[in-house]
Amino acid sequence: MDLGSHPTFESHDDGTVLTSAPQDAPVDRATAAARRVVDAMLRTDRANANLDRVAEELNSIADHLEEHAPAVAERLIDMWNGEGVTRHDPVTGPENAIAPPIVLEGLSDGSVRGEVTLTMPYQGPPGCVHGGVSALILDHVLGVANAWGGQAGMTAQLNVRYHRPTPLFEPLTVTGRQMSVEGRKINTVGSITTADGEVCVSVEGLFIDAAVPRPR
Ligand SMILES: CCCCCCCCCCCC(=O)SCCNC(=O)CCNC(=O)[C@H](O)C(C)(C)COP(=O)(O)OP(=O)(O)OC[C@H]1O[C@@H](n2cnc3c(N)ncnc32)[C@H](O)[C@@H]1OP(=O)(O)O
Repeated sequence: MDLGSHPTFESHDDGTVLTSAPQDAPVDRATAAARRVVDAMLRTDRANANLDRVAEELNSIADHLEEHAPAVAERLIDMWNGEGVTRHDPVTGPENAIAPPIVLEGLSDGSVRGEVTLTMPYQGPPGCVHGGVSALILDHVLGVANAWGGQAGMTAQLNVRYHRPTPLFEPLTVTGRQMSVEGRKINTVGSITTADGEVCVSVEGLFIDAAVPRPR
């Protein structure tokens, strides 16, 4: 996969931020507000008498955004214009309200690392992170670890082991590391651990180096 100018652990310093650094841009502020809305919607009293008005106001906001939306094909081109980091992905993207978003840094030992505290929108079992969310996060983190390692690819297999429930509302550490590259096959591992170092989820991924055409 063409990595463009994506930083690698051989070319960049320990602690290089590999995701889009938080910016004081209107789109970042609007997306952060949308994230708050998703979270607050899950927390608000189901009997909140103002929910009809909330629906009306949110639909009005959505109408406004859609009125100002270019064609999807144009947006896709725009999204893939930048080099190195993405701002729209569902794990680290500051422009994506679905993303927590996680900031990842590359370490000199070749691994990548980030911290995140997940809240209600990411719940699976009571008080715990949804297993699919953990897999989503780790798939992406392994993808970034591959780029930091110097050879990236598409996920062909992701084997996920859930060791213990992953708690919501507590700081979690997410890591990824490229272990080996054999031709087009890339083997990468990662984990989600609690602050006291207990492994909640570990993964082994097989990635295949494949050319994926960008929109333009
Ligand atoms: C820019 C900054 C970014 C910054 C970072 C961005 C992070 C983004 C991370 C997101 C990662 C994703 O979610 S990616 C999206 C999810 N993944 C996908 O959608 C992938 C869908 N699958 C595919 O497109 C394809 O199957 C590929 C590309 C994976 C492989 O197809 P291919 O290219 O035709 O390769 P193929 O010839 O079949 O296989 C090559 C070799 O790999 C083996 N192989 C292939 N698949 C498998 C498999 N599942 N399990 C075992 N082995 C396999 C084959 O046996 C063969 O071995 P041999 O005969 O050579 O020995």
